[in-house]
Amino acid sequence: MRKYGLIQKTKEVLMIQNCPFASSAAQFYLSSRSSRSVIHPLPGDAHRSFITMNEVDVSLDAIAKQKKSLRSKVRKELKGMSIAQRSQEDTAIQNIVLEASWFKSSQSVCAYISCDSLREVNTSKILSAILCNTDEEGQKQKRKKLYVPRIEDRNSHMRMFNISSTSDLSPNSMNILEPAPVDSDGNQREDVMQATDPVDLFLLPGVAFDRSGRRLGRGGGYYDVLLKKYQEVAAERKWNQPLLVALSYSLQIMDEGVIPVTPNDIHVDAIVSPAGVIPISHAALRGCD
Ligand SMILES: Nc1nc2c(c(=O)[nH]1)N(C=O)[C@@H](CNc1ccc(C(=O)N[C@@H](CCC(=O)O)C(=O)O)cc1)CN2
Ligand SMILES: Nc1ncnc2c1ncn2[C@@H]1O[C@H](COP(=O)(O)OP(=O)(O)OP(=O)(O)O)[C@@H](O)[C@H]1O
Repeated sequence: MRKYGLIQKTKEVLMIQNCPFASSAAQFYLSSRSSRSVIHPLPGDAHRSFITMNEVDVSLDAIAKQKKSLRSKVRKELKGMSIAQRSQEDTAIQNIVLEASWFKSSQSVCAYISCDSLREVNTSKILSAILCNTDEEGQKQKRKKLYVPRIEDRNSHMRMFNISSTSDLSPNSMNILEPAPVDSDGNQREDVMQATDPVDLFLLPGVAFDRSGRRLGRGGGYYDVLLKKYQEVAAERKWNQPLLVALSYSLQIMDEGVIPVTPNDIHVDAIVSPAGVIPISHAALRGCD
C-alpha cells in the first residue's frame, strides 16, 4: 500500500519541471540507466517525463542500498571519534544553537532526546535551557514549549509530545528516552499535530547531511513522514513553516552528491556543526541576518 503510494508520488514529482528551490526534490529524477542508479539534475533530460513502475522500483531499491551503505560508513566513523572530540563538538554545537537568534526567538520547539550509544549530537544542554527557561547566561526567558518524539509503531509512525520536565521520560526498546502519551497525573499529553500554536523550530538528528540540505536519517522514515504531515498541517492553518535545523558533527557533513535522496526525503533549512551555522534555504538565510 505504502509502496504503491510512494511510486505514485515519485511519478508525480518526477513529472514536475522548473520548480523553485522550495521543492528541491523535484529538480531531480531517478535514473536506472546507470548501473549505480544515481540521481541526475533534470534540465538536459527534461523530455524524459515518463518512467515505468519497474524503473522506479529498481531505482528506489538501489537508492535504499546506497543509503544503507553510507549509513554504515558514517556510523563506523562516528564510533571512531574520541570522547574528548565528541564532547568538544557537542559543546560547540549546543552553544551555537543557544546563541542563535532563531533559537532565542522561538516559542515552540520540537527536539530529539540525544542517544549516546547512537553517537548523536548531544541535546541535553539545549533541552535543559528550554525546560529551565534560561538563556546561555542563565538569564530567565519566556518559557518555550518543547515537544519530543515517541515511536508509535515500526511503520514510520512517530508522534511528538509536549513535555515540561526530563522526569517525564523513560527508555524505549531502542534505549532512547521518550514520553508516555499520558503524564503522571493521568492527563493526555499534547500532540504537536493538535497544538493550537505553530512550532517555529525543529532540531533534527541524522546520520549524514550536505550543504544543499540533504539529510540521511537512521532509515525508519519517521522524521520524513512526521515532517511532511506537520508541513501540511502548518499550510492548512496558514502558519509559517517551521525552520528545520539539523545538528551535525563535522564528519557527518558530506560533499554534495554523496547523499542519495528520493522525493520523500525532506530537506533541512540549516545545519549546525561545530564550525557554525550553515544556512541553506531562504528562510534560514533570513533567520541568520
Ligand atoms: N534520539 C533520537 N530519537 C529518535 C530518533 C532518532 O533518530 N534519534 N528517531 C528517528 O527516526 C526515531 C527513532 N528511530 C530510530 C531508528 C533506528 C535506530 C537504531 O538503533 N538504528 C541502528 C541501526 C539499526 C539497523 O541498521 O538495523 C543504528 O543507527 O545504529 C534508533 C532509532 C524517534 N526517536
Ligand atoms: N513520506 C513518506 N511516506 C511514506 N513512506 C515514506 C515517507 N518517507 C519515507 N518513507 C519510507 O520510509 C523508509 C525509510 O526512508 P529513509 O531511508 O529515507 O529514512 P530516513 O530519512 O533515513 O529516516 P528518518 O526520516 O526517520 O530520519 C523508506 O521505505 C521510505 O520509502
